[in-house]
Amino acid sequence: MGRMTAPSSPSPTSPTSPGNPSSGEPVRGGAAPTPEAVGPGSPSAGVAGASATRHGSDVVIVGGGPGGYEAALVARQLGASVTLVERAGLGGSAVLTDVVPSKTLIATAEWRAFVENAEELGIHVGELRHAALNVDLGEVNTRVLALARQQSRDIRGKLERDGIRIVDGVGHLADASTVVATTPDGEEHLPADVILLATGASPRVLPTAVPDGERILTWTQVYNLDALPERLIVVGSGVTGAEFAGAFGALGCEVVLVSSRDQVLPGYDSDAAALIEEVFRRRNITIVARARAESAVRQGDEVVVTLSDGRTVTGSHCLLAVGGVPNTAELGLAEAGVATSHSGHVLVDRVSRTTVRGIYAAGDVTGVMPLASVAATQGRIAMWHALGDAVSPLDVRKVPSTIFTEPEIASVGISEAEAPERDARVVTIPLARNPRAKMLGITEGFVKLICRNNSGTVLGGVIVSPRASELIHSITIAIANRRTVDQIASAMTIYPSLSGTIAEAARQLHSPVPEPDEE
Ligand SMILES: Cc1cc2nc3c(=O)[nH]c(=O)nc-3n(C[C@H](O)[C@H](O)[C@H](O)COP(=O)(O)OP(=O)(O)OC[C@H]3O[C@@H](n4cnc5c(N)ncnc54)[C@H](O)[C@@H]3O)c2cc1C
Ligand SMILES: NC(=O)c1ccc[n+]([C@@H]2O[C@H](COP(=O)([O-])OP(=O)(O)OC[C@H]3O[C@@H](n4cnc5c(N)ncnc54)[C@H](O)[C@@H]3O)[C@@H](O)[C@H]2O)c1
Repeated sequence: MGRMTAPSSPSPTSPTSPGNPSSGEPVRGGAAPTPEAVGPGSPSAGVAGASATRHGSDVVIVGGGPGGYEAALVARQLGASVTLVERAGLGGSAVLTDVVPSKTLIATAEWRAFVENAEELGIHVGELRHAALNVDLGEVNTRVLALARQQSRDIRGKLERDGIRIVDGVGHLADASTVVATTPDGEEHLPADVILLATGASPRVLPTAVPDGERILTWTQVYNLDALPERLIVVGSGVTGAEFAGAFGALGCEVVLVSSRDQVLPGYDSDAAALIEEVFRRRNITIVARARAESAVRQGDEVVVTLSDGRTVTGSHCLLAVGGVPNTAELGLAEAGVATSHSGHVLVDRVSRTTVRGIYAAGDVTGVMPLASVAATQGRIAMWHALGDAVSPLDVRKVPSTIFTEPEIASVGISEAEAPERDARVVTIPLARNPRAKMLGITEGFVKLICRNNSGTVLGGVIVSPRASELIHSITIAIANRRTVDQIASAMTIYPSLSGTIAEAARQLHSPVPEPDEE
């Protein structure tokens, strides 16, 4: 490569935030037990109970991402008068810059990979193959952004039809019961019985690698590109870095992934990460391991990334995927008395209460588990609790997540590394044995299932496979409902199907009834 690396190894992060299983049964908001805190820390003692009012309550929500807009819909359903303040667009970063655009780009990259792999199945596209596989990134990005904007408009339409008032402006807390919205027309004071903060997070920027939007980019800026980068340097090998490295590699780019750890995807299943590294290497993605980027600077049409040991990596573009920071600046948290953690996240408990009575928070601003699904759940829980409906506290052990690499990595529940301390056993079955996988030309991937030793209760699972995001649902249902491996095994699967391997894993985890003299 001639343009390279340096070691460093920060501590791994867990893909699942701390938190304990919920007590299970729903509780009434106004009479909620004191739920244990989740996320970066717990609120100080004395968190408020809810005002168990519904009709006539004034709810003001700051931020229109999944945390905010899903909460708005619930609050309206419960009869509250709802105002939502959003500074950019409905759907939030999830719809406009993060989830929707990245997953649409990845879906496009998948199509290219299908065509490329068709040869292995006996479909010869010959000369056409190379001509057909030219990616017009400008066209791809136009479609990606149009799709995101359409989804944002759809959400706005739904909220308006439901009678939610949308204020296009920047919100901040004036005090514990007033939000001020700054709009092009001036300031509007919005008194509230209940406030929800759902302001999300933004890409972290290194002062020595300032994005210029042209060649040094955050993940929100890649959709401005109108041609594929010749050589893309991706800094950071967390989920965002791995997804973009995989997608641009599959689109035909030369990619260099600068990874600060021994293995990509720190904190995730190590077998899955090893498999993805292998796939990346095959696809022209160079991984520079144990390397921390110190700076990224433009030199004409090139970007030079300097690593902490002094080596340099040169490319045509650099994508910074070094994590996010919560959007709390100028939100008036201190004025209202809302406590934050050292990382700046708003402290919440498992029903989304902050340290101030009547003020709730949901989504990435809380740092609990930065997923759109979790943001939406926290937002709904906040409104159910605040407006006196039945509510179950958030249980992060039941949250499934997927890394949209190719193949996808989906996981839920405890990890294999946690199995010994949880008195659990684990089985891993390669997908290559599965008849449907053979038909589909799938040669790698696996199903890993984890259950408690004595009872066989399902505690966790990892699936590495195309569409693992769909397959994980059966394991999530088992965990959410405390089902056993025998119960999974007893439900028939289609022959042939990839889900057959989940049933096989469950059968392998069956504990035979001990012989009488063994008891
Ligand atoms: C590249 C990438 C890919 C991802 N892919 C996935 C995925 O596949 N699946 C998944 O579940 N999660 C994914 N995530 C995580 C997901 O994007 C977040 O967890 C989710 O967006 C959090 O939702 P939210 O409502 O908390 O915040 P956001 O979606 O960030 O929305 C917050 C909104 O608040 C607005 N706002 C901020 N401050 C103010 C203010 N003062 N006044 C008014 N409005 C304000 C912002 O403009 C924004 O619209 C991904 C993240 C990234 C970075
Ligand atoms: N498919 C999905 O659901 C999806 C996709 C993307 C993001 N997300 C969510 O967003 C969260 C954040 O993910 P992320 O990947 O954006 O951030 P992250 O914080 O998880 O990862 C950033 C990585 O960059 C590394 N890093 C930091 N500074 C560096 C430097 N100078 N040089 C080299 N490496 C450096 C860190 O060590 C870390 O491994 C995830 O936990 C996930 O919940 C979800």
